[in-house]
Amino acid sequence: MSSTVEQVSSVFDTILVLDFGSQYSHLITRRLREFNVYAEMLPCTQKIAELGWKPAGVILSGGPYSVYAEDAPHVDLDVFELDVPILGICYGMQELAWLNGKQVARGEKREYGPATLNVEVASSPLFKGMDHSRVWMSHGDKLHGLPTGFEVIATSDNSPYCGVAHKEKPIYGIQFHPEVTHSTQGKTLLKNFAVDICKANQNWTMENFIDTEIKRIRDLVGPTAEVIGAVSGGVDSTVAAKLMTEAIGERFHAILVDNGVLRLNEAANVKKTLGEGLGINLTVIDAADEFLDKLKGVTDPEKKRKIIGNTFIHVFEREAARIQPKGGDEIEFLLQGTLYPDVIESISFKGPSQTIKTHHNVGGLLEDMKLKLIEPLRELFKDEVRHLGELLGISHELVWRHPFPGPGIAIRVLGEVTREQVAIARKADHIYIEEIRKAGLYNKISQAFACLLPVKSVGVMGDQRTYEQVIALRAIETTDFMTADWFPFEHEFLKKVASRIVNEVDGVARVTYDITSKPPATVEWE
Ligand SMILES: Nc1ncnc2c1ncn2[C@@H]1O[C@H](COP(=O)(O)OP(=O)(O)OP(=O)(O)O)[C@@H](O)[C@H]1O
Ligand SMILES: O=c1[nH]c(=O)c2[nH+]cn([C@@H]3O[C@H](COP(=O)(O)O)[C@@H](O)[C@H]3O)c2[nH]1
Ligand SMILES: NC(=O)CC[C@H](N)C(=O)O
Ligand SMILES: [Mg+2]
Repeated sequence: MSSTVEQVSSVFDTILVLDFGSQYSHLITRRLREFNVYAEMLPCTQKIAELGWKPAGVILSGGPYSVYAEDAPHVDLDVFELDVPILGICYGMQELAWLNGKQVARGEKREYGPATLNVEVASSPLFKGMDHSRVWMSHGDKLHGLPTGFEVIATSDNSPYCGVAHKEKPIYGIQFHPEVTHSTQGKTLLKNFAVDICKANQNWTMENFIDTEIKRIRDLVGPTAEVIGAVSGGVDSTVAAKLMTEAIGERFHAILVDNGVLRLNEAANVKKTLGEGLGINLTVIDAADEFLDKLKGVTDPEKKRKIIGNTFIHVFEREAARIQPKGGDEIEFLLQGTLYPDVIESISFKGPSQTIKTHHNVGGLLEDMKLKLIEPLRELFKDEVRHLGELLGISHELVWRHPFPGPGIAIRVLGEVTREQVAIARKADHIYIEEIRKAGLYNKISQAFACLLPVKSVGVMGDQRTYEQVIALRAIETTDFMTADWFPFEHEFLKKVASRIVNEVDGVARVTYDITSKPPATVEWE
């Protein structure tokens, strides 16, 4: 990104969270943003000299390592030269202790679960408004003495150094995890740190974000350049496209690729809501034949994903080239709807996790196209994106849509993807979602869809033997799609959906409901 363009972290007071790999690290960032203080998470290995902005305060997260181990990660010591308040949480506090006297070792017993916090120094600004609250512990190591220059400000039954503070500087350490909701006053503590101690402004609101982001996009793109973007009609790409349209109007070209495996009437609906309703300059490309031809005879899930991903790229590049000469100026930028959780995943210092399935959609465009990337949602969590969408005038219904994968119905038709099979799956899915909406359940479910299985089963309809396929219904509840549980429908509801599908969809003789959680299953069947 061009150095003349201000980053979000230079516009909003920012708390820097240095991640030592705790499963809770991203929650610290979330909690701070909940009371409107902007926070960003970076790996604990971040060099402070390369930061490019000055944080209002720094939080050192928890982590699975032991500070005394040979290969344990350590913070860049320049963090102490920033001269801003520092809070160490669990591993983060052990790190502060390690750097100030090395009094950290394995405890006699591990402490996992609730404990009672005894505030020993009630005047400490870290504990303002807090008393003997319940806190959440998750550690095996502990401090065996006071770090040099520190004093005890809180204890718990098992941790005589449950809270410590530097005697002169605003440097604090706590053994428990304030970021998890099990710590009843954890949010108060984080607020005390960020707002009172770091003096961070509570101005992180989506209203303010819109203004700064529109300005940032205009600075980045300049007065004449054109931008293209792949837009699916899903939440993220729609919100990103609307923001681009607010910033540069017709110079943003949205492209929806009808890959032949979209939901019933989807391309027409998106054209209407985004093009006519939201004023987004949208072109719908009908590439159904191209996609379905390439999918002929293919049954392997990963092959399907790769074919669809590559075809997306082809179609998209062709369209970009077609749009290009029109305005005179060359297309310089590509919009992507990357969200903060994707960024967090890619910066994790723990390295990439194993690929369970390929989720790339049109991400592979970049290198060949020589386009510069614009990612206006890069700093946002999904709920922030939804809030932003509503402020931008996108309907509640669209903003709360269930996610829909780029490879679409092709990964919900198990086995070979043909026009006929897609039509069956699509129709069954439409009935299912319609009934979910009628029952007022749509917003209680995180994602629901129908899958068409490549097995036939015997049935009887109107005294006739039938021998047709099976539809599997899936509905899940989740907060982050990393883990999920199946939704407990009333039996009457399932009965109604099953009956409608078998009666109204030719080719289906039986309906089942998928009662597998993730893990061990995944959300999609392929
Ligand atoms: N049919 C399509 N036409 C154009 N672009 C698409 C299409 N399907 C997916 N994409 C691109 O792939 C990206 C990732 O898809 P993804 O499903 O993760 O996000 P989304 O569709 O914007 O939102 P949601 O998570 O609500 O479905 C989209 O943001 C969009 O850029
Ligand atoms: O844009 C996408 N392109 C993909 O290739 C893809 N595969 C799965 N998903 C969605 O990701 C979430 C988790 O799905 P899984 O448990 O099946 O991996 C669920 O929300 C899935 O719908 C995809 N989204
Ligand atoms: N949650 C943590 O940060 C744990 C820190 C360290 N690994 C311990 O066991 O004490
Ligand atoms: Mg989508």
